[in-house]
Amino acid sequence: MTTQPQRSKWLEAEQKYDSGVYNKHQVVMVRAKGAAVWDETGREYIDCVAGYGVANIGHSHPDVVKAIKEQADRLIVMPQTLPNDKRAEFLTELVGVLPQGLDRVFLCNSGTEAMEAAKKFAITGTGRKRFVSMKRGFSGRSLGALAFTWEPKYREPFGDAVDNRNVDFITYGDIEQLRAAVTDETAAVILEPVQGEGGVRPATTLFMQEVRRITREKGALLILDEIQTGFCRTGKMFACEHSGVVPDAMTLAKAMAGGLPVGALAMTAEVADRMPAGGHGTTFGGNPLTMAAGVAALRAMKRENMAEQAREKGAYFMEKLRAVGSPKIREVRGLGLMIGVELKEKSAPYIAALEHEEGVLTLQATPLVVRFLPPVTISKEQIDQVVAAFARVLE
Ligand SMILES: CC(=O)N[C@@H](CCCNCc1c(COP(=O)(O)O)cnc(C)c1O)C(=O)O
Repeated sequence: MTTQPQRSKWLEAEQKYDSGVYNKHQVVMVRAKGAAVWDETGREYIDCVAGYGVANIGHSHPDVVKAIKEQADRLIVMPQTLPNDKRAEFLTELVGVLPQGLDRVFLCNSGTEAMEAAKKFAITGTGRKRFVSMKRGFSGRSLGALAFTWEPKYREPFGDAVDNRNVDFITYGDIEQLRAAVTDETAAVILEPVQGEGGVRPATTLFMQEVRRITREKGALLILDEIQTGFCRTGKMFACEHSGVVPDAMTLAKAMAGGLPVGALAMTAEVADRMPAGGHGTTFGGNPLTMAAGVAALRAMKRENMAEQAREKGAYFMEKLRAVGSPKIREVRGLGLMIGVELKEKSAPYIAALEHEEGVLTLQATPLVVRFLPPVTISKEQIDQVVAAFARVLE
């Protein structure tokens, strides 16, 4: 007689007390290193979720762990009205890797906060209030960021509390719609260089360059949302480098501080200087602990050449996925190690099978797409294991 596995007391507590918004998987993850994660039973998984594209440099990167330990012993709490050495070091490192001209930064604690800051700095930066956003775009869950987010299921429960009357949505990639939508009332165009939640859809270089040209022509800002594409994910430090486009502002978060909660709006001095003093703020933004982790993370990305790793491994990963040759696969697409496999049927059962039968963690990006966002430090052997597992569940 098989004994029912004893229900985890951790799982029971989390399900009992959590808000209920999440579809909780029936596992309890307790440890991770690099691209490997272990649950409380000791089962190992290869992690192609990586916290939704946060653990780009690998779980518990030793440099980040060391930096957190040392900083925790020195100084954890210091608001941004009081300058701090680690924050200064992080800002210097970050501006050093950002596209030329993006040398002013509002530090915060998440992607949605970075988008909220982007909205406010764009309004004061231009004196305008209208925005152009993209169909299938995702900008975050707060009411302000939700106004830029296309998918109705995220917005409908909140009705007109999500005020997107000043937002025009256009088809991602459609230059004619873009030209018609951007006017002299447009404060900014918001777009992801690769749509993540929207199905892993890279923009064409032509579209990126046209957005840049048209926004400049109309006096509107170009704000690139690199919250998911940033920090080596797509084979460059930032995805905009693939097209050579330099925005007026860029929202950042996820992988920026090696796994600690972080967000930032990077922008030109022209945009920054038009925000009235005291016009925005955050208690935890720029805290020394996160900043220390961020310094270590950015240095590790450069020293271990992680952008090139993502480019090379991403090409390898997509080539192997295309070689699977399953009739259930419609398309393998992506950029670097931001990969989506669009199936001809719902992806959820295959994502579940990968987790339960194969010990591989993946995530959805719209109902038909299996998304792979592994740590950039994933090994070729682990990629081979993931592809073999994927081929088996598709049989
Ligand atoms: C399980 C869970 O909560 N998932 C998150 C996953 C969000 C992943 N994307 C975040 C994101 C955001 C929002 O970033 P944050 O607030 O979640 O840090 C903004 N812009 C882009 C392009 C992004 O990809 C969610 O469903 O809101």
